Amino acid sequence: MANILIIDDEKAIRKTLSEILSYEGYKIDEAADGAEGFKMYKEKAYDAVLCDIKMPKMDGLEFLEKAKEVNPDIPIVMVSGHGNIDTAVDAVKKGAYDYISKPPDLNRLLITLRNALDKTTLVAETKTLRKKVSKTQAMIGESAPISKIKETIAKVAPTDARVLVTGENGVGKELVARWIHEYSGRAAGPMIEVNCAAIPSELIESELFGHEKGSFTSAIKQRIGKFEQASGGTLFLDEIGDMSLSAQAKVLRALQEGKITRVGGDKEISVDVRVVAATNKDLLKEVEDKNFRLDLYHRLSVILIHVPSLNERSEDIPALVDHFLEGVCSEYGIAKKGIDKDAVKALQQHKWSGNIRELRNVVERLVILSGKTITAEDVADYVVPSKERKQNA
Ligand SMILES: Nc1ncnc2c1ncn2[C@@H]1O[C@H](COP(=O)(O)OP(=O)(O)OP(=O)(O)O)[C@@H](O)[C@H]1O
Repeated sequence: MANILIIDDEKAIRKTLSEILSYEGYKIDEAADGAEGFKMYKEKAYDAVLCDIKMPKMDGLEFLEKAKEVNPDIPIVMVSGHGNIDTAVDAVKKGAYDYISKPPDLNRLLITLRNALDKTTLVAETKTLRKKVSKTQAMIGESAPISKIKETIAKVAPTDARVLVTGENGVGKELVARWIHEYSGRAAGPMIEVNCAAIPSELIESELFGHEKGSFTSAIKQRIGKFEQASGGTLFLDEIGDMSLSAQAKVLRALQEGKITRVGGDKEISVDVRVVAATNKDLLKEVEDKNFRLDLYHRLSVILIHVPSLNERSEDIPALVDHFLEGVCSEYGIAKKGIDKDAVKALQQHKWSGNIRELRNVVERLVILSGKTITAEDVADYVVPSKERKQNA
């Protein structure tokens, strides 16, 4: 059932609203002024807020402004007294969902709230759908290793088991992580990705766990970290082998206890997160070299999925070429080009770096430079790296 926050300095109004809404099955929290309400708003994911306008400490308009900064998607319904209908209208202009007058009319209150909650659901659904459409891609390949990976995903995804995905750059580790998320019971929740190699080590803790305002010089605003953002979903820790030892210690604690503390904060916050990690490093070697904690390795690697490089599954190349041909031609708005068998064979025999992006780039190059049908000659002309061609010449 939906969580509603009621902010009003008049205890009697709070009590009335709370009783009506609890009777309707909503879960209610109460705050006695804007400041207290804002504190609660930051700490819990509410589905809607009912907020009085005139209050001590922080009034309704100030609350609205601050709340919209933290999360603009949560509908806020203003509750206005006789004297401040104009302010209520003003609040709607500033992003409030709607307003109701005091004393609240029961029907109007329930209808407004129901509409507001429908909006929340709609926003959330659109977000996940948009993500699904743009992010879940096909995993092409019927080779033994890819078939085995798909089988493992089918078995593992519905559990909450942690998965460590290994393999060279660009072999499809992130794609495996996305599939795990999409086939899990968490698919309606978020999948949050952190590239541990791309974040400077002094910022990684704040990135993962968030920070309180003023906890360090550049922390001008409170920030929710990736662990909290991923709550109810999946946290994908890419390039985990590049994480600093001090961040590793904190991640370990988060995994052991299911709780995190924001940088500069002292409160423990529960998080419900499934972690999938990936690395192109040999983590056990990193453990030997004292760059990676063995206990964290064990926590992360309940299930191991190794994605082999393209050269070890060249039988998948024809299907991948066909897949990329279709994608590239449709991006260019042209009819799908053909490709000769010999051309496919030549691509299959090519020594690839392992990074699938290289194959896609080559297909794109061939689409641009070849005629209606891509031939083995085109492959010979356009695929051999320029360095080799110079040596051959
Ligand atoms: N089996 C596959 N079928 C279709 N596309 C694939 C397949 N594997 C990978 N790709 C595509 O290749 C690209 C690289 O894959 P991905 O980003 O998953 O690799 P990665 O191993 O996570 O890379 P990095 O090491 O750079 O993080 C992506 O565009 C992905 O969609």
